[in-house]
Amino acid sequence: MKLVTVKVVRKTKNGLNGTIAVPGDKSISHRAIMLGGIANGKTVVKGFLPGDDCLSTISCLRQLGVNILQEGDYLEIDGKGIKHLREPASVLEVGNSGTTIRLLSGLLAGLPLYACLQGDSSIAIRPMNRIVEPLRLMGAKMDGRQDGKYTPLTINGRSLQAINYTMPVASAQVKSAILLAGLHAIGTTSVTELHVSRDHTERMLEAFGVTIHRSGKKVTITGKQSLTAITIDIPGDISSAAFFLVAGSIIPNSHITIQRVGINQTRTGIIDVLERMGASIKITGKEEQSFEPFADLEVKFAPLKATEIAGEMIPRLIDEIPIIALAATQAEGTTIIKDASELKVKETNRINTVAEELNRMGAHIETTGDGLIIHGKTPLKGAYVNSHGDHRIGMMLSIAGCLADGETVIENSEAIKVSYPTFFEILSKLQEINQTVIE
Ligand SMILES: O=C(O)C1=C[C@@H](OP(=O)(O)O)[C@@H](O)[C@H](O)C1
Ligand SMILES: C=C(OP(=O)(O)O)C(=O)O
Repeated sequence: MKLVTVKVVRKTKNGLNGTIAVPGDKSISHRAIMLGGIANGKTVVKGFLPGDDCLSTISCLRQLGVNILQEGDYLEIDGKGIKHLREPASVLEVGNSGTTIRLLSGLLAGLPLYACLQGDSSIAIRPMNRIVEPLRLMGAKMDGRQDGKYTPLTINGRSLQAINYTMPVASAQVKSAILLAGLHAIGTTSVTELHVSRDHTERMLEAFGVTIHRSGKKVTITGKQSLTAITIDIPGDISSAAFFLVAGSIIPNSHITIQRVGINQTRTGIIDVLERMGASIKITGKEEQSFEPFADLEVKFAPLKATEIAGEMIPRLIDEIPIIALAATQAEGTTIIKDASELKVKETNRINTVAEELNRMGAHIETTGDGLIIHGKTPLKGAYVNSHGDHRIGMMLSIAGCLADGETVIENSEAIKVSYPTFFEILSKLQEINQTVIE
């Protein structure tokens, strides 16, 4: 019998107020485990995200023979070099995490071992051919259902050859899988992107001592390089902060400060778009640590106006589109989001789930082949809604519930643990006016 978790959220009359810190960046946390696992020496990680997705990555690396100590957001990874990864004795389970399965496949394809990778029912319908095709071009022996399109994936690792690859989709996961395969291939691999996507892999590889070259949308890496352990301090995840940036902007009387949020240029589309819509966001205390920039973000309620989001902007805010859609329901005018068909292959088809669930609450959203048309401004009313097992949809609906009249019941709320296990704790503390709630 499947247990269904339900969360009830009520309208927040006095706004959301306080100072918070969001958990560590999910993308950086995954990469820290993988690169630490193949480096030589002990990698220490602070500010790790102990969400379900990153815990899946830890458990896969442990199955590959890496000793990892995890205490909350602190990690010690005992790396012995890539040659010491051992063949896993059973299937590598990635849970709900696309990043884990795609990056790990790139890492393993060139090693002399056999591995089988699979995840949950959402992973089973997400496309894997986007990594299988380029990895096969490098000589990888990989397979999966429908000629490698879907999981379970099998890898019969062997020596790889470098390639020059132009990516048909804007995806940091595909770019990273190829770079990680290129790291131990023979020759020099280059990847050219459609639009610039998050560059955490490139930054972190350099910090571990790997030489890579970056020029515009092209990244080049020469194979057979080794990594030396480092200490990494991970900033807060801007994709998690996004829920409170929007909440603070659309819920009257709100004033929230979010400390130490990662503001890597490839991730800050949410700030640019909200500012364009009229949001009041102050960025202070900019610093850089462990090869990633971060800052404090202060947001206050402000009237918003509609905007258009398309093209190069999309990869800079791909995971924030559900919460941006909620912001757009509260903006004057019609917001158009296009060139975002990647949303169809996330944890859910986010074009459909955003429209279906917000329309249930009184929004007026149309779906298109590659995005959304959101007619604002519409009052929202409490409703019985569903995350569909998608953490970002669950959090977006919870913020919608704080704004909506009456009571909102969110079914399948447990999905939120994937990227933000303390989300409801922080949300309820922000509802107690003028509290300082740094966690
Ligand atoms: O590389 C990463 O860490 C991620 C890349 C993005 O996916 P795509 O590469 O599929 O766009 C993003 O949606 C995901 O949450 C994390
Ligand atoms: C798409 C996401 O993650 P992943 O692809 O790693 O499952 C996400 O976190 O929104």
